[in-house]
Amino acid sequence: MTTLQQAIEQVKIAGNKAFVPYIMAGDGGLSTIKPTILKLQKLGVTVIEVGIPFTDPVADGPTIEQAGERALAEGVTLRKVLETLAVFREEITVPLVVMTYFNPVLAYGLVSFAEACLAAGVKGLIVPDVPLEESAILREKLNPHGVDIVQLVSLTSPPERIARIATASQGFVYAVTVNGITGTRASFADDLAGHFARLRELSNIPVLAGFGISTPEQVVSMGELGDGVIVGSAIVTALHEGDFGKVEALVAASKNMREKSTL
Ligand SMILES: O=P(O)(O)OC[C@@H](O)[C@@H](O)c1c[nH]c2ccccc12
Repeated sequence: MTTLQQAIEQVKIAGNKAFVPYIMAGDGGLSTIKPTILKLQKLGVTVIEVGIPFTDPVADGPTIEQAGERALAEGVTLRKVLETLAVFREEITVPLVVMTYFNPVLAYGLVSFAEACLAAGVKGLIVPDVPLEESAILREKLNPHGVDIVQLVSLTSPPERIARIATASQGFVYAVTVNGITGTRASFADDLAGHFARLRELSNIPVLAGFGISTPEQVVSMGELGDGVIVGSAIVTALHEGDFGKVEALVAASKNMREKSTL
């Protein structure tokens, strides 16, 4: 079992749900990366998704896109983020998953990127614009350096494709809960429970729900569908506005949520 999967399984054993905050690395400057990660880690989050700013973030809604623009204006790059993480990696106890588009990885060079991930102690990678069919190259280069390649499953994927993604994903399966881009949503489709039940049956690794989750109530209701949640835009906004209380409330909602089926 990989470090990433283990971290989520431990939360499950304790009867809780995984909570994975997404941060835009360097929103506020490179120097914010360390204190932000250490603060989130202290709150007891399960994994941290570290987003890399990119000029053409096709999967991102306005909140994350604007955070990316702020970070780019600070001169933040994939290389600088990994170098920053490497400096304090001894203090990092929570597994980090880097989320980037493929272009910065290509520009870095796959081999150098894989080595930099290892040096930074990165445990997983999400590259939303690399489809399953093209993802073998990532696993081949990153797996030997201890980095899982996490795959996203969309609501519209046909069953046969869902099965292939669920089998190929490493660490956890990222189950996207809405159609479209990242960003907060007021409501979700009614048939999510069936989708998640099928997904969990097909997968041997944890299934986490992400996209559109922004309130403690949604952390609870979406958490119940699988093994936990990923929250991006709401965290990015709270951190940008200096409202750490909001972050605490979201994390708190993921704790002490016993599986209904085991009650
Ligand atoms: O912002 P939201 O709706 O809470 O969604 C999570 C998301 O931000 C984060 O996981 C993410 C940010 N950019 C992405 C691109 C693709 C997949 C996932 C992501």
